Amino acid sequence: MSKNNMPWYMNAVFYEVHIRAYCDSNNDGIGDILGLISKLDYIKNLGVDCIWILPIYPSPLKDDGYDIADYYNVHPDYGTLEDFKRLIQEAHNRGLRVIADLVLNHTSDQHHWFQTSRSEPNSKFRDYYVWSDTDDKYADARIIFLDTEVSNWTYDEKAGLFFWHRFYSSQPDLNYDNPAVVEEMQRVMKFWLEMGIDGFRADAVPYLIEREGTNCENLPETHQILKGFRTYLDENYEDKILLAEANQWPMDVLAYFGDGDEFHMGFHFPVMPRIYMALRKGDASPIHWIMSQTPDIPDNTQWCTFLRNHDELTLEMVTEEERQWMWAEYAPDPRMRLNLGIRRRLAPLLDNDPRKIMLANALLYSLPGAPIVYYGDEIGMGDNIWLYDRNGVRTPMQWNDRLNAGFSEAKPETLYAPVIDNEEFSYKVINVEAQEHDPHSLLNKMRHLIDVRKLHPIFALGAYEFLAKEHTKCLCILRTHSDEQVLCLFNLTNSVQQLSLDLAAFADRDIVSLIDGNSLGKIKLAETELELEPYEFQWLSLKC
Ligand SMILES: OC[C@H]1O[C@H](O[C@H]2O[C@H](CO)[C@@H](O)[C@H](O)[C@H]2O)[C@H](O)[C@@H](O)[C@@H]1O
Ligand SMILES: [Ca+2]
Repeated sequence: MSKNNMPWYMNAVFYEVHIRAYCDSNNDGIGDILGLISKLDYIKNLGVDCIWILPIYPSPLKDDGYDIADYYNVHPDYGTLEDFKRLIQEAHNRGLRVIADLVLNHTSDQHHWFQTSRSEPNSKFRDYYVWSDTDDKYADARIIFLDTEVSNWTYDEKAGLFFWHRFYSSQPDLNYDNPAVVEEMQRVMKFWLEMGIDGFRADAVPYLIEREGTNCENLPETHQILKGFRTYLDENYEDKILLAEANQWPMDVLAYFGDGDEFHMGFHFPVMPRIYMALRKGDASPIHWIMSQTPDIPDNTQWCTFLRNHDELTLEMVTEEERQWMWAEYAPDPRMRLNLGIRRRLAPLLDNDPRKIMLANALLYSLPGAPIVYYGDEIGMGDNIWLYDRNGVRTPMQWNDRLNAGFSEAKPETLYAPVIDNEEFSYKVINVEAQEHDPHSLLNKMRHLIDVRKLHPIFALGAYEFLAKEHTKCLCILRTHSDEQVLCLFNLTNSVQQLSLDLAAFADRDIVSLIDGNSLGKIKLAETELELEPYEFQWLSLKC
């Protein structure tokens, strides 16, 4: 519990870090755990509460670590288990928490469970995976990695059978109808929890169970298994969280919260593309609509919101028409498209315009939920669409304008990925060191925004209501928590907008900006007139 009796994750800000990309301590060209430890003070100064680290386990890295070959160790690129323990201690010493990915749905085909499963039909591992004589079962399940996979079944010569996989064919799905698999995963959870981590971001949870005649997503049996993991957590640990990665509509994510007995948190996927839509169209309607589709969730559970992450900007939760529009607007070069999404970072998507970047962040922070900042987006890093798969949004963190952006002292050609060095987004221009010294930098603005948001738990806990919905060029959100109100205003257009709001219910109160502390005067019984500059946002406290 936090100081005010609220579970810590309710008002947390998360920071997503890819250790490979963050800082290289031994100059082999690959970021590592000790490198991350050396940057914990930077992360602490950002004002976030919890670091989410991408998979660090031994892996052939066909899916950047989401293909796990051993759940009980650290990939040698990243360091050792001892390093990992130290990371947790050092983070905790600074008041930072750490959650890690729990990849439940599948393993790597290099995992010894799969190797034994395919070659020893009588071993207990045969039934750890989903095998079939034919490739025509579960035909209603969609293919997720559309650009590379042609089927969810792949024939395995050794086994003489087809195996089931929702992602790459190098990632066979585990068979959750087998209780032994559930026990294995509980052991995995225990191992990392005992190491001191504060919870898990549970990867790809909708796909655990397959049933004929369904799309094999969100099945009741899947929820039963997930509830079992939660029970295990609750019975053995305190203050640890489970965060669901279910790329689904909010009504379907609701089930992942259960009655407050499944996940503590769940990503809100579909609000994300609609923030980009609203900004490009200069129209708040997409946000109004998706929030009207967002149900209340149980007490002590929380949405987790984001603008970008390590994957493509997913367009799974939009209509076909909206997807085509998003691609046309935000991915004009076909190379920017991947599967059903867009492989670009926040700053390039938003024209490297600090007004739009800050507005998008402030808008995200004004909606219910606990936000995640994706590493590098706090300084407006660019991307490299020419790299394989999603690697273009996972390039080295830009610390300074010196060799390899300060990420590593290895020879540049030996880095796991080249640093961004194109004109507008070059590390020589966009880097932490330069922005540290500039009070008006994106980094310092982001720090301030995070500070203000955290100082006012109303953003995390308050009810929300949209005002002036007919004025679609602006988004107006009134947050309320007990007798406190904050008005969040966003001009989604490139022209000055006048807003006229009926705030008579708060007559005589002072309007004070939470961003700069300036007073805008007292609220009157008549309509309150406000003016917003192009892409300006305001967080206004209505003080009693
Ligand atoms: O472990 C396999 C994948 O799992 C996550 O995938 C999610 O991202 C996909 C887009 O790349 C998305 O379409 C899908 O609905 C999600 O489950 C993880 O974030 C990926 O990095 C990983 O490849
Ligand atoms: Ca290294």
